[in-house]
Amino acid sequence: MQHINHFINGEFVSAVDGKSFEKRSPVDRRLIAQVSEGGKVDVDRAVHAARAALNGEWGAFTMEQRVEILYGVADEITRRFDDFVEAEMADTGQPKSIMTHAFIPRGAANFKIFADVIKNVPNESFQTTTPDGLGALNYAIRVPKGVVGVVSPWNAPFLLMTWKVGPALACGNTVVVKPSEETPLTTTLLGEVMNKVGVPKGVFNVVHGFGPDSAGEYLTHHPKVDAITFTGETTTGAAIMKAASEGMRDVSFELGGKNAGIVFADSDFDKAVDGIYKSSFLNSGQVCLGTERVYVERPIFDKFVEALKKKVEKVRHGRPDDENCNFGPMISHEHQAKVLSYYAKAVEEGATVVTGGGVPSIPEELKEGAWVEPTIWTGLAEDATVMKEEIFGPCCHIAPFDDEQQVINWANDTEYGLSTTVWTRDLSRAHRVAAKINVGITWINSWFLRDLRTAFGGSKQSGIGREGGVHSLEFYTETRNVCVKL
Ligand SMILES: NC(=O)c1ccc[n+]([C@@H]2O[C@H](COP(=O)([O-])OP(=O)(O)OC[C@H]3O[C@@H](n4cnc5c(N)ncnc54)[C@H](O)[C@@H]3O)[C@@H](O)[C@H]2O)c1
Ligand SMILES: O=C/C=C/C=C(\O)C(=O)O
Repeated sequence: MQHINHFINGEFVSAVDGKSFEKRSPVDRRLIAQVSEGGKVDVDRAVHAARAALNGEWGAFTMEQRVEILYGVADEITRRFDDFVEAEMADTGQPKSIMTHAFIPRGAANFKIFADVIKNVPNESFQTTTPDGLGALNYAIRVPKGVVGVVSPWNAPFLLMTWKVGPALACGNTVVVKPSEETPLTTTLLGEVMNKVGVPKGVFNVVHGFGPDSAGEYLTHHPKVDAITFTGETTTGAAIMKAASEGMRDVSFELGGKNAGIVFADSDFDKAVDGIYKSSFLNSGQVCLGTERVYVERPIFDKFVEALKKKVEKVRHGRPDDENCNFGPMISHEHQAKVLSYYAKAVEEGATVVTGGGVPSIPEELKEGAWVEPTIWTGLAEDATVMKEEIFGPCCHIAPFDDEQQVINWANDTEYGLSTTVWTRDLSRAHRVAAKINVGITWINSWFLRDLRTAFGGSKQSGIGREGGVHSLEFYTETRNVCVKL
């Protein structure tokens, strides 16, 4: 069992009042770590360290120096790849292959890409005519926002935290991160990386704890935090937005989703089945971009349901480092209970359970884990609770459709607007449908294929703002215009 401390001003420190909480494995409930719990004083210390770093050595760094050191961070993450993989597996219990293929390499890439972006993106300038004919030159300079509060979730903890920390540091800010209480390990490990490569103390700080009445609330209410970037549930976003209104701090929010997958009869059938399988069940369905509502054109509906069922019934629950297993647990027992309550609700509302619907049979040594069965339903009405609310579990409902406009209306009939996948070989239709769906990201014949230069974010209640490429610079810098009369 390890002790996980805050990382403040370049040092690993316990909470000033000595408080801590338990981090238990979602796989078997084993105690993994005793984690320091941040109070007001810890958050205040971290924010002050971040402020001092801005006014100190880090603030004096040139852009080239920042770029170089962020490349160093990425390289050191890669050098310690196995440690990050182990830590993230311990935190989430998800299979090793997701860590090695996606989540940890993305963490390193999140530092490299924004080092490249800051180096290569020009600032705007305008030549302005004036009555005297001599004109004026307007040009923009970008300055860091200041101290950025980063509040991150548990589902892809390292990827989602670095997705914010990378651009924030590239732009010259300093950060205080409050990782999810469920996943404290990789964010803490990043502190070691920062020290190893010589990131000045106070640039990257971590305070552990919970949301309300804890480190999350204290950080987001702290008057010396200049901007807040948050990924998590929409309801939490609303609470943080209220906090940010004190002192008019800027926010960037990546929130929940209730994403549709649309499969046309002319799609490449096997690729569509495989794509929907991944988008609904990867990471045990705990992906904000995942698909919980699948619509399949009627001529291939029965065949599709059968093929997806067959695939889902092959999953093997087990430990993340067991090569014979490919399916992890829910992050916590609390989340397991939430997902199972939706499983019950679906039946209550008249769903046909195609497969799953409960807790899998599991070896004795894993009995204490937060396991649920991957589940497919059919037969629900569009207004059923399970069709409206984000479940964030390994489940999807499949409905047949007959008409393009009908399926677009269904896909859009949600308060969320994060992502969609469309499966078809008809290019005109693909573009037409993509333009009509109110989401931040539509994938055609793919899912979760990410180019980090593109705009990323949600419409409606799935988010505020866009991050990625130049869009991240918009949030993590303040643009100042200088007008020079010639
Ligand atoms: N749009 C995206 O890019 C994206 C990506 C990943 C996850 N998500 C969403 O995240 C959710 C799952 O993550 P989660 O359960 O960790 O979300 P969550 O909102 O419960 O928690 C996220 C973080 O906020 C903190 N927090 C909670 N209440 C707070 C408060 N009042 N003030 C300050 N901080 C507070 C938590 O401690 C945690 O660090 C899902 O809804 C999912 O869709 C969205
Ligand atoms: O679970 C959500 C995953 C979100 C992914 C990203 O934010 C990303 O790829 O940048």
